[in-house]
Amino acid sequence: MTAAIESAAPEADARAAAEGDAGFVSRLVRQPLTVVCGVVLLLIILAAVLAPVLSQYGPLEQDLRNINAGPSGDHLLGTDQLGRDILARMMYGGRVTLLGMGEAVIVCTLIGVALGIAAGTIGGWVEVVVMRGCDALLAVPALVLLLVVLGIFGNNEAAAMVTLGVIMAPTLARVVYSATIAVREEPYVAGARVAGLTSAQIMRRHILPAVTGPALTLISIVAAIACMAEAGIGYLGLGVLPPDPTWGNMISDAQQAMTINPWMLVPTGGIIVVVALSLTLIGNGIRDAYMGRSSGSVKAYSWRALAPTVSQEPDSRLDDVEVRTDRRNLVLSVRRLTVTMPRGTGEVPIVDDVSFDVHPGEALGMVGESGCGKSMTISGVLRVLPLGARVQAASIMFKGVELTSLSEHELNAYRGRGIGFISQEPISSLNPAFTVGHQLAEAVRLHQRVGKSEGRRIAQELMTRVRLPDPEVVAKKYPHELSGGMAQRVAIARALAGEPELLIADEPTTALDVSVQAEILDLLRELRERSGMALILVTHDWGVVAEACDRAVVMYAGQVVETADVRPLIQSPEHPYTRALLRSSAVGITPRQNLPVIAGAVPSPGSWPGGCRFASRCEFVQPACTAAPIPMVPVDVDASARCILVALRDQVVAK
Ligand SMILES: Nc1ncnc2c1ncn2[C@@H]1O[C@H](COP(=O)(O)OP(=O)(O)OP(=O)(O)O)[C@@H](O)[C@H]1O
Repeated sequence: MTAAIESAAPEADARAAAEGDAGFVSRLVRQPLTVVCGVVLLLIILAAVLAPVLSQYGPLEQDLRNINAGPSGDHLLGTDQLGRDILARMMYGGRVTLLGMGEAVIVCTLIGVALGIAAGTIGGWVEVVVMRGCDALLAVPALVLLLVVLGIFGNNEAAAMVTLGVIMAPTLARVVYSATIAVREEPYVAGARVAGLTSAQIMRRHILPAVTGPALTLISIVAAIACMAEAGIGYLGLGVLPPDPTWGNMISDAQQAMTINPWMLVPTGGIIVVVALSLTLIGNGIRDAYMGRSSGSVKAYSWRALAPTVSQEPDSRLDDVEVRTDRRNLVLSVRRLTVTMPRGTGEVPIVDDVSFDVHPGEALGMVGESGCGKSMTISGVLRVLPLGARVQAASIMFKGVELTSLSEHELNAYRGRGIGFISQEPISSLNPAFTVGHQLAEAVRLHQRVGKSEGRRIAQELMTRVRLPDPEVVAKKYPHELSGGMAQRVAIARALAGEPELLIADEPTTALDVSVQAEILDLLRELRERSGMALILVTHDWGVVAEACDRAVVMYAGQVVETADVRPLIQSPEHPYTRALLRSSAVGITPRQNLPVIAGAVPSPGSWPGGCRFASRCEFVQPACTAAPIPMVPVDVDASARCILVALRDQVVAK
């Protein structure tokens, strides 16, 4: 079994790794600045390596008729005070400087990567010893150590650059260590372990790819520092001694001749600036490519465009019914909310023209299959979307305040304080580095502007309110020490810290077992009854809707397809999707009864059909269903459905 998994996994992983590498390299080469810097650097390295072949003059060769001369046809970059060709000396001198850089980079990479990965993967005492050792080495003054080494080894440049590599290694080790621990706890790494992959395979396929980007970025910066350090050593008259050239001792020569031949400083100083700058920009390019950005990609987003943006629809007039409804008395009123995400050269809508209301004290269920856009609707309201997302709405009104017209900073005053949020994975929303008590007290102090001891007292009160046993003991625990149910109670307590008037819970019970689910729903009901707060419950579970909600909004393929009070909705659903969804749920079935599934799948964003989006899965589909978009049709006061059958039936009844 393990063998089968192993033999299948390498193929898939190799393909993924190859695709990942191809993506990284193609993103890198699509950055014009990085490419230019790479080419410049390559030309400089080639010129240095091929100096004996390419250079017209030797590094020590003198032209005594041309002393301190400027650039000319014979000497492209002029000559120095002894009539030596500056270009030739730079080419030969580059060999020393670039070799020194190479030595420092190789030593730094070998030590830094090995230590970082060892500390990150082995853990335990190895982690402690390595990281404390790195801290100690970082405290050593690098320049003093270099001078000591040069003194001991008699101006041995190689020894100095190897020492520099050792001095820089702890910084790289820290970066590699951080990247390693970030992936070692990822579920896919645990999954690979369970699938029987060896530590070496996990290292090669999962750890190294995660570490490569950050490590390469830092290595290019180490190379830039090494270049400047080598030049500094040469400038101080240490390392390789004149008359042999290095870029550093050439700057020293240029400085001495500055009053007679100021030009000399330009090429000698310039080459170090060019190399150091190129390496730094290449480092930036590697970082961007690693993070999935490429300035030359089909669509380049500016930082401004990458942040979620919100705007009111150009035509934000509300229809008559909406104008007549006094929306300012509602807790939340959303009209024509659309959320788009960038894809390729354009954008795809993932939430489309969604409208709903939440009345004071009401519990609204938002229900639908996975991928229907429930979470994105909530994220659009709260404006906490992935980079590049765009939100457009006629109106998002919270207690009479138009949220679409608020800046990001102004909206922050409502996040947490007016509107609380709890997620499906409470543990991931808690910081693993701080105790539960600390995080709760921090939320209380942030939202209620109280002092430290008052914050701690209110935090204890909140823990009691959410029925956490032994609040004082729980307060001292770290998130990973909590069970799923306890973590969800802590997340609820934290959401209550801002005394919200609306609590949004995104699948709060999905990850919990049935008995804990019931306890959490019971807790939410009690909290709501006590404080009068409204609740939006995002779920795919009709049992949760039936038990905890007053009204429900059914979503399908980014749209609201039906909305009504829960009781009539469950007893006599109007939309065929609601009916099918209810039939496929466990609500009201008898034991051993088979649950019918809805054939087909939810169409994904970008491939929504023009007419009814449920048509391909609907047992009542008619030609008219696919002809044009279907509007929401009122079914009753406060109930409507997006189905042509409802409209047709109403017409028949009217006749
Ligand atoms: N970061 C993202 N970039 C692009 N598309 C996304 C992103 N996140 C979600 N989507 C897409 O948006 C659509 C709606 O996702 P959403 O998470 O809102 O669905 P959902 O109804 O909440 O489902 P679930 O219950 O599984 O969370 C899905 O098709 C999903 O693939």
